[in-house]
Amino acid sequence: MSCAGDISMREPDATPQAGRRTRAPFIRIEAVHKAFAARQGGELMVLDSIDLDIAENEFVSLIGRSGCGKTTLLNIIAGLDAATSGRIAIGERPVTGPGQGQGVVFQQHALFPWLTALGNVSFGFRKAGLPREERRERSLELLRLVGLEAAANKYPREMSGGMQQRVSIARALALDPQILLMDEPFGALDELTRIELQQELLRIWQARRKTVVFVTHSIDEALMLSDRIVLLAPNPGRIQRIFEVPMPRPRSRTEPAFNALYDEIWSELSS
Ligand SMILES: Nc1ncnc2c1ncn2[C@@H]1O[C@H](COP(=O)(O)OP(=O)(O)OP(=O)(O)O)[C@@H](O)[C@H]1O
Repeated sequence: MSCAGDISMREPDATPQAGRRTRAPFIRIEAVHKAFAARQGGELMVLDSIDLDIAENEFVSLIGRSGCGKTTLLNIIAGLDAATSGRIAIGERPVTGPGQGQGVVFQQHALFPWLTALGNVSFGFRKAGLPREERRERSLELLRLVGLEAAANKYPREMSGGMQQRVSIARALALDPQILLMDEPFGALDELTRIELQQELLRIWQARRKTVVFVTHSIDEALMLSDRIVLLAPNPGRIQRIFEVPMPRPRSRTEPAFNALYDEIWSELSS
């Protein structure tokens, strides 16, 4: 099992607290609006003028009150939903659907119950047409990466929530996506498992150099993981403020800088 000590320091970015960055953008979100048809007629404006650049290998968290549009924005980046107007590009390519280098992990593990851990991870490889033996080898390697090699033949019902979420992460990594989009992936887990999986994720992020967009309700989790924290305000969802997290990793919850930033985000969130 990994430990937080595996995580080396990364240079903090001294960029202003804005959606634009000095590093070359990898995910570019420009003037994104999203409206849904409201049940009582008319439209419900959910996202309003979202502008955000995310750099390659950056770890960005989205936080904000329930209903402020975090999942909607993540789904649009994933290509699972379309913006009403505006543009999203990954590299130079506009996002027109899933499968452009985005791997998605949801809160509910959404594993196939009739497949083992190995079967769930190798599913993506099967779709990509890899030969059987190579599928098996690569899937086992990913299960090893998430510390679950010994559970390769277990079915989801035989695994704890934390184990299932590890399989979900391994499955999302199967096609080696450049971007990992995670929607409250640890929200349903107990505190200890959650902390353990945060450390796992940081290790994987470090080892595999992914760009991560991570939705969470937890300021603590966002502070432990992220390079930047994007706070969305509701009705309609818009960027209220972006916080740089300059502390080197591994971070400690007892650091004064951690607690000062926690208080600042909390006060902004509750204002
Ligand atoms: N398919 C849909 N049709 C209509 N309204 C929707 C649809 N999906 C989301 N909404 C509405 O859009 C708003 C934003 O929802 P979204 O799930 O993105 O928020 P969120 O910030 O992720 O919330 P939570 O923190 O509770 O998960 C909510 O008011 C929600 O009811």
